[in-house]
Amino acid sequence: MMPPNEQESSFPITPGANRGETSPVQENRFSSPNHVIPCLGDDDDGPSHQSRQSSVLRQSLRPIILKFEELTYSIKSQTGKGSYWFGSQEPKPNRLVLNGVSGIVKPGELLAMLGPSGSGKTTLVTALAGRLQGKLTGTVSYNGEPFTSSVKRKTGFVTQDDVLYPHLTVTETLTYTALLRLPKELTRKEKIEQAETVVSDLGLTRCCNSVIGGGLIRGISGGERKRVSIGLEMLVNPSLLLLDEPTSGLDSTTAARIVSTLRSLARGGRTVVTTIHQPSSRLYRMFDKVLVLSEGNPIYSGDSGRVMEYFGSIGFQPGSSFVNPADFVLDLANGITSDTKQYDQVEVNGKLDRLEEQNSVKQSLISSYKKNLYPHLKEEVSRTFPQEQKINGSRAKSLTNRWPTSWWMQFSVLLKRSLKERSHESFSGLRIFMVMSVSLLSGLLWWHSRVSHLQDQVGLLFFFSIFWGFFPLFNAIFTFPQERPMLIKERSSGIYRLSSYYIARTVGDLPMELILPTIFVTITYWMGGLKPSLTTFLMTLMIVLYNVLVAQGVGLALGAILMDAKKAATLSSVLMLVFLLAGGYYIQHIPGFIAWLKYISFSHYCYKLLVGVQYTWDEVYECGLGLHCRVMDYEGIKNLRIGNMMWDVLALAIMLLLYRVFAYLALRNL
Ligand SMILES: Nc1ncnc2c1ncn2[C@@H]1O[C@H](COP(=O)(O)OP(=O)(O)OP(=O)(O)O)[C@@H](O)[C@H]1O
Repeated sequence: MMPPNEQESSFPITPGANRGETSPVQENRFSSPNHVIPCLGDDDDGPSHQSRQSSVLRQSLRPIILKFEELTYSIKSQTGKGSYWFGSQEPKPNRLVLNGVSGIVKPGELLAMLGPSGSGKTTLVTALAGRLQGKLTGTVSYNGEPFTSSVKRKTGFVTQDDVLYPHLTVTETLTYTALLRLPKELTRKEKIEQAETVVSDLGLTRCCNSVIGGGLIRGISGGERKRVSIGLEMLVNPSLLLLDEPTSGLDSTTAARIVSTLRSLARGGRTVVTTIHQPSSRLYRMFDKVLVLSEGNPIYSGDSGRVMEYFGSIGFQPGSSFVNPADFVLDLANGITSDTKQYDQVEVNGKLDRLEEQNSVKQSLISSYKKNLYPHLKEEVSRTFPQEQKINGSRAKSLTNRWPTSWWMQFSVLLKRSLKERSHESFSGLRIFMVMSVSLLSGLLWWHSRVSHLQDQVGLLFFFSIFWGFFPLFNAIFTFPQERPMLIKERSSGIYRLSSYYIARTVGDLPMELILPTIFVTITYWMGGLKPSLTTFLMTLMIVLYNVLVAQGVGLALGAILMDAKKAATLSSVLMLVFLLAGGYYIQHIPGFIAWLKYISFSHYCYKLLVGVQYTWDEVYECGLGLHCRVMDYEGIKNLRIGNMMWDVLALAIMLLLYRVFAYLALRNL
C-alpha cells in the first residue's frame, strides 16, 4: 500500500497542476514533528520548537528560474595510439558528451535527469552548477543572469561523492560550515542554531555526535552521510539546489527519504535539479519534471507524468501496463523498445543487428524530440517570467559582498577545524614514539661525545639537520593532495579566501611540527655531550626549528604542485638524498661543476649554522698525542667555509618564503 501522502501527489499531469495541489506549507512534511526524517530508522525523533520556527525547509526568499539552452560539450578522446615523444600522434577527434540540451526549471519544481550510465548527467548538472571545466557552448541563465558570484552563493551543489572530513562529528561538520558560510550579519549563536536546525530537520539528531567516518574509519551510514552533504548546502538556504546521484548506493527506503526531502525543499520555493540513476516508480512519482538523455542527446524534457503519453504518441509503447516509467525511458534511452522483442532479436540476428536497431531507435527518439518537444521548450525558455525581473534588482547589492565572512573569521574557524580534524594525526602516539625512540637511541649512540672525537660530534650536528629535514618534509607533502577535494568543493562555493585557508592550514600544523623537534633536540643535545652552554643549546634548537619550517615549506610546495602524494614522496626522496650527499658532511670536495647543489640544499645551511654556533673560532681539540689543533682547521669544517652566518640565515629565510609562495601559487591554479 502506498502512503496517503504519496498517493495524493502521484503522476502530475502538468507541473502547474502538481504544485497547485500542494502549497509549500502543506507540502512541508518536516514542519510537523511527526514527519521528521528519522536517523537510523528513528521514527519519533521530532524537531525542536526552535527548529520548527527557523526550519531550513522554510520558504526560499530569492527564487531562481534556471534556463539552459542548446548546451553542447565535447571532450578530446584518448586514442591511445602513439605518444608525444614516440611515434606519430593521430589527431584526437572530439567526443560529444552533451549535444543540444535545453530546459527550464522554475522555483518549486524538482527536475530529475535520467539516462543510462555515461549519458552525460553528471556533466550536465556540473555545467548547471557553474563548475564544468572546458568549453561549453550554449547558454545557462539564472533569472536571466549568467553565473556570477552572487548566483554562486545562492546555489547549493551536492556532488556524487560526499566530500566530508572523516574525523569530525555530524554537528561539528555542520557548525564549522555554518560559521564559514553564513553571512557576517548573523551572530555566532544564530549560526550555531542554524546548524542545529539542519541536524534536526534532516533527521540527524541521533547520530549528531558520531564521526562522519570513511575509508577505514567506521562512522555514520551512507544515507546519513548523504544527508549531511545536503545539509551543508541547506545551511545557506539556497535558491537553487543541484545534486548528482544523491541516492546512489542507498536502499530504497533511504533513497525515498532523500528524494522526499528534495521535494519538500522544492516546495519551499527552491529550484531543485537532481541526476538519478535508476529510480523506483515510488521515487519517480515524486519528480515534477524529467529530462532524459541518451548519449548526451535529449530524448524527453517535460512533465514527469506525461512521459508514457509522449512516447506512446510517437509509437513506443511499454511491453506491459505495469511498467515503471523510469525503467521504460531508460530502456528507450538505450535503444531498447520492448523487452520481449529485444531479446528475440539477440538470439535470431546476433549482436550486430541488435546494435543497429538500437542506434536507429535512438536516432528516431532524438528526431522526435527535436520535432515535437524542442519547439515548445525553446519558446518557454525564451519567454521572460515576472519573477526574473523582480530579483534582478537585488543583484548590485549582493555583488558587493564577495565573501560571506571576514578574513579573520575565516582564518580562525579554519584553524580550529583543522586542529580538530587533524588532532588524531598530529598527536598520534606512533609519531611521538618514533621521535622519542630515535632521540634516545641517538643520545645513547653519541653518549657524552667529546670534542676530541670531532668527526663524531659534527656527525651528530649533521644528523640534526638531515633528520629534521626529512621528517617535516615527508609530513608536509601529504597536506594538500589529501585536502584537494575539500578545497575544490569549498572554494567553488565561494566560502573562503585561499589566503585564509592556506595560512590556517599551515599554522595548524605548527604546534606538533615544533614540539617534536624541541623534545628531540633537548634529549639528544644533552645526552650527546654537545657544548654544555644554555645559549648554545637554545641557538641549536632555534636553528633546527628554522630548518623544520623551511623543510615543511618544501614539502607543501611539492605536494601542492604535483597534487599527488606518491609522486611528491618519490621526488622528495630524491631531493633529500641529493641534499644529504651535497650537505658538506660526506663529500668535502664536490667537483666544481656540481658544487652548486649544496647552495640549494637547506640542510647545508642548517649544518653550517649548527657547526658555527657549536664551536668558537679559537676553540682547540686534541688531534693527536699531546697535539692540539684548531677546530676551524679541521678538514670537514674548513671546507664548510663558515663566515658571516647572517648569509646562511638569509639563504634559509629566502627558501622559507619562496617555497611557501610556490605552494600558494600552485593552489591558486587548482
Ligand atoms: N573529463 C573527462 N574525461 C574523459 N571523459 C569524460 C570526461 N567527462 C566526461 N567524460 C565522458 O563523458 C561521458 C558522460 O559522463 P558523465 O559522467 O556525465 O555521465 P553520467 O551519465 O553521469 O554517468 P554515470 O551515471 O555513470 O555517473 C562518459 O562517457 C564519460 O566517460
